[in-house]
Amino acid sequence: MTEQTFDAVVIGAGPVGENVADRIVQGGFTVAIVERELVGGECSYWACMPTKALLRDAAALRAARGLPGARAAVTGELDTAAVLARRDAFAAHWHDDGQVGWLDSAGITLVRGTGRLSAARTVEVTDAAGATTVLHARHAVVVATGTSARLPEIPGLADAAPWTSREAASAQAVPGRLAVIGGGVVGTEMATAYAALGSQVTLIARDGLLPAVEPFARDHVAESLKEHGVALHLSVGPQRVDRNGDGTVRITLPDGAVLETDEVLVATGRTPNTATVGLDHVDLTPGDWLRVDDSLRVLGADGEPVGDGWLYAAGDVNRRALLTHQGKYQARAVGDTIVARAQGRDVDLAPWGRHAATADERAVPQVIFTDPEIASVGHTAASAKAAGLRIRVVEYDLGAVAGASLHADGYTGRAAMVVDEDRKVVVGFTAVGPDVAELLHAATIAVAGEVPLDRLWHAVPAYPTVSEVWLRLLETYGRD
Ligand SMILES: Cc1cc2nc3c(=O)[nH]c(=O)nc-3n(C[C@H](O)[C@H](O)[C@H](O)COP(=O)(O)OP(=O)(O)OC[C@H]3O[C@@H](n4cnc5c(N)ncnc54)[C@H](O)[C@@H]3O)c2cc1C
Ligand SMILES: NC(=O)c1ccc[n+]([C@@H]2O[C@H](COP(=O)([O-])OP(=O)(O)OC[C@H]3O[C@@H](n4cnc5c(N)ncnc54)[C@H](O)[C@@H]3O)[C@@H](O)[C@H]2O)c1
Repeated sequence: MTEQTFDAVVIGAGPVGENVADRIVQGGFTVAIVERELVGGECSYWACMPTKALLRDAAALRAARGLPGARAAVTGELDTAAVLARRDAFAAHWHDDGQVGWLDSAGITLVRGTGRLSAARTVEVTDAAGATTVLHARHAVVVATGTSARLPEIPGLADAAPWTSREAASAQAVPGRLAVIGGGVVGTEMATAYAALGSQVTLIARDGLLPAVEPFARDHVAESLKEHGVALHLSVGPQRVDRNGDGTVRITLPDGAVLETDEVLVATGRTPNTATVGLDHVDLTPGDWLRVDDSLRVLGADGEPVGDGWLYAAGDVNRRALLTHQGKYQARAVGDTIVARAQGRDVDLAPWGRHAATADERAVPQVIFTDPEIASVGHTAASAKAAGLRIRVVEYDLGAVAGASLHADGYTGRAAMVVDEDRKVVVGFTAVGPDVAELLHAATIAVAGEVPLDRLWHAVPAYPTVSEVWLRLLETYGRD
């Protein structure tokens, strides 16, 4: 057993842990980061990057087919092998040398193995050979261990060798038939990807498609999935799942109907990676999500920071927003907070303050890379009402915007802006349509900046771009 002391110890070298460590080193302190699998985490190898690589070629093909001249030049079908090979490259062939090189260059010490809290400010790391290293932290320990796919308790499912998002992201062959259980972000994106790659896809969504997005956006995606040949079973959940001796999978629905498929992907949400992280040492329950205060310190059962506030949690594991960019935003806040506290400086936790992760509550952007894409930030109409805001929602047909009709023939889409009527600022924006992803950051700036509507009239969208929808939304809202 070896023992080492650092200013801070980070458990989990996903995108969030890496960024926490970087901020602390940038602040002049030493950090050890502990990783049990690949440096770079879920996002790099089994989530964001490989799944977007799986979707990208089909999106480019769709874009070409939306224009008559380009369509004439596209004579073949998708080259599946080339798509999978490009995806492999984006997953760095599941090797983390590049990311390890970055840790080295950033001055962060990597300790490979599984990290577990073993006492206050102490992390015990056990490597693959069973050797242990004890890491002491002078100031803080940060849990950034992320999440894993959650398997629902459907009889037979666990024994049917289901795919999770990991297998969907890293598959080396496209199944002839794929059933997807779950109509959330993973379910709809992977149904889109595999339908485009040639699978016959069935999607079973007990709670409907994308329940958290604006209904008009969800309807566009549902229509498009159907047009791409995806069979939708909405408002039903599987009763049981069995894999036969010949390898095929049988999914029994509540009405007794049986679906036969080659693979079944379970995309029913995430579970926090906290089962073996030593939460019992801080009187918390292993396997639970970590509740945090405004400075992302882990809260005990009594609602107070654990110990004297040495334990932090950032990224997926605190459940604030399960998105890479949002976790990295938290990482910057928490890294700077740890540095400020270690230097005896005040932390600024006022809304939008230097050390606050205010955007987690008010301005979370997300792109769902279905065909068409959904881009959203801040509130939907429903979430704004649930938050007690007095709102007015204006919508506009994206296809009627000059830039959109130029972008592709037959462009269809829609956008909505949610206005807080008491403050006259935009608190939410959603767009659905081909290539709307790149529209999103303007909306994020408007929402995070709380730009008054009066001033937004002076933010003139260039002609002829799809962004002109902003002007149309303002005109639809009206001006005194
Ligand atoms: C299919 C899919 C697609 C997605 N696409 C997007 C997208 O397009 N855009 C987006 O913003 N988000 C996307 N997400 C979400 C994104 O992947 C997560 O929000 C992000 O990975 C969270 O980062 P993290 O660092 O908190 O956790 P992770 O990336 O999960 O990293 C945690 C790390 O901690 C390690 N670890 C866990 N426990 C221990 C331990 N005890 N000791 C040592 N190491 C440990 C793990 O091995 C892992 O490397 C997607 C998710 C999925 C499932
Ligand atoms: N483009 C992106 O930003 C992106 C892409 C993929 C994933 N992610 C993130 O990853 C996280 C996980 O995604 P996800 O799709 O796994 O979770 P999710 O929470 O988005 O969706 C899970 C879905 O499964 C359904 N479900 C739950 N239990 C079920 C059951 N027993 N039977 C049938 N359906 C059931 C739920 O109703 C829900 O619609 C999300 O928070 C998302 O933000 C982001």
